[in-house]
Parts: sequence; structure tokens; C-alpha cells
Amino acid sequence: MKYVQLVIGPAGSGKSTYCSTIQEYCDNIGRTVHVLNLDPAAEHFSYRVSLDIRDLVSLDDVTEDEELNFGPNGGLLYCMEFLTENLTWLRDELEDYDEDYIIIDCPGQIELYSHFDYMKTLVTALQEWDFRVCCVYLMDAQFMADSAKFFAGVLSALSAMIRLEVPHVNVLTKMDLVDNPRSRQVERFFQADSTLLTIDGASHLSEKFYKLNEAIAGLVDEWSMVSFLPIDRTDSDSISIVMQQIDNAVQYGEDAEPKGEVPDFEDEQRDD
Ligand SMILES: Nc1nc2c(ncn2[C@@H]2O[C@H](COP(=O)(O)OP(=O)(O)OP(=O)(O)O)[C@@H](O)[C@H]2O)c(=O)[nH]1
Ligand SMILES: [Mg+2]
Repeated sequence: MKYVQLVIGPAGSGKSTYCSTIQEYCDNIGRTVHVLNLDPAAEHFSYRVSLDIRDLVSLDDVTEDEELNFGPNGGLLYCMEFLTENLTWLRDELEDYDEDYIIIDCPGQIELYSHFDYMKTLVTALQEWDFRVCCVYLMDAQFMADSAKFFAGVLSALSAMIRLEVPHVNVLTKMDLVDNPRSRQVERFFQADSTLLTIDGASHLSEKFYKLNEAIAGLVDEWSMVSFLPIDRTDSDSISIVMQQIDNAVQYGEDAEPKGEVPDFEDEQRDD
């Protein structure tokens, strides 16, 4: 089987850093992974890039083209559309890898996940090429300052989850920056729960906005669909827990051939 982690989330949520953290972790445990940069605007990498969308199209090509005349955000959408129209390029590139565990570092523009179909088209193509895809949705733990913000984040995670229709793991990033007293506060957010709204006195909200938040929180609660795993890049246990959750989600290794000599049960049965 072949596997993909599709790493998505808002701008600056730590997607590229997560990819390098996972690559380093896998290097250490002797597991081969390849990281694909899907951000046509990316320039600097803290991981080894195995595959790069910029070999097909880069943001500079698009924004410097006088006929196209795009700004950075329109240019990015154009690049993603170009990718979805040239998926054979990606299929051919992916065919080069025997060890098929790919981590895809996606761009951060939230509209890509909320109301454009490019990511869904990509996911469908990967599934057609026999990849098991897990969406890894990252959110910055530092934004957990109040529950109204948290529920806004939950809704965007939920919208990606519903749109992409693949196993989904939500991760709170940058836990190393959360100091101890605050970390207890952050822990409340690992499991989305509507009581959060009443705890942290979203009292600064107008009554109408509070009710809206309450209704949304109730919806999330009722579906019990959204939980978050914390990741601290300085703590290998937390990385390992995130990897285990993703492995479970894609059933990683379940069809692996057993290593070493396989006992011949048929012979044993005959002897019996
Ligand atoms: N301390 C700490 N900083 C982090 C962590 N993850 C990301 N950062 C910092 O947060 C900033 C953004 O991180 P990136 O990994 O580039 O985030 P991104 O989601 O790839 O950003 P875009 O691709 O621009 O959407 C950088 O300055 C990182 O160094 C983390 O786990 N701990
Ligand atoms: Mg990035």
C-alpha cells in the first residue's frame, strides 16, 4: 500500500515545520518518508524536498507573467488549478518512489480548503493511484487564547474534514511555546466541547454573537467529531503519538509482509 499525509491548515500554523519534524522523527526510527512541497510560493525549506510543485509551476512564473497579471493570492489559486489540470505530472513523479509514504506540505491559503475543489480533486486522484490519504489539519496552540477563536478554528477544521472525506487527524502545533500555567488552559481544547464557552467567560461577546457561538459549539459537541492532539517538536513522545494516530487512521503497515521466515502452518496442520 501507499500512504499520504496531506498536511493542511491556516497560514503560519506550522505545516512546513511539522513536515521537517516528521521527516526527522522518521529518519531516527528508520522509516522512509518523502516530503512533497505543494506550495508554489515556498522558497526556503527546513526538510529534504523529494518532490516540488515548483518544477511544474511556481508563483513567480505566474505573477511575473504580464498576460496573466495575477497578484500573490490569485496567482496561488492559478497554480493549484494548473496542478489539477496536469495531474499526470504528479502521477509520473510519484511513480519513481518504491517507498511510498509521502508527506505533502500544502499552502496555507484557507480558501483552498473552504470553497475551492482543488484539494478534493488532488485527494481523489491520489486515491485512484492507490494511496491511502490522511488529512492532518494543523492549528497553532497559541491561538487558543479564547474559546470563540478556538471554535472558529474548529469550524475550519470541520469544513476541511467534510469536504475532503478522508481520515482526518487534528493537531495543535507549537506546544513548546505554551508555558506551563497556560498549557493547562490549552488542554481544555484537546476535546472540543461546548462547555468551553461558558468556562472562559466569552463575556466580551455581544449576546447575539455569544448565542451564535453557543449554537455552533453545540453542533460540534453533538457530532463529537473534533478533537486535537498536541505536538511539541521537542518531545518525541508527542510526535510518536501523532504518528500512531495517523498510522491507525490509514491502517499503516496492516498489509506489510511479515519479516523473516514464515512458519508453514499447512505443514504443521498436516502433521497434526
Ligand atoms: N517554537 C515553535 N515554532 C514553530 C513551530 N512550528 C512552526 N513554528 C514557527 O512558526 C512560523 C511558521 O511556521 P511554518 O512551518 O513556516 O508554517 P506554515 O504553516 O508552513 O506557513 P505557511 O506555509 O506560510 O502557511 C515559523 O517562524 C516557524 O519557525 C513549533 O512547533 N514550535
Ligand atoms: Mg509552509
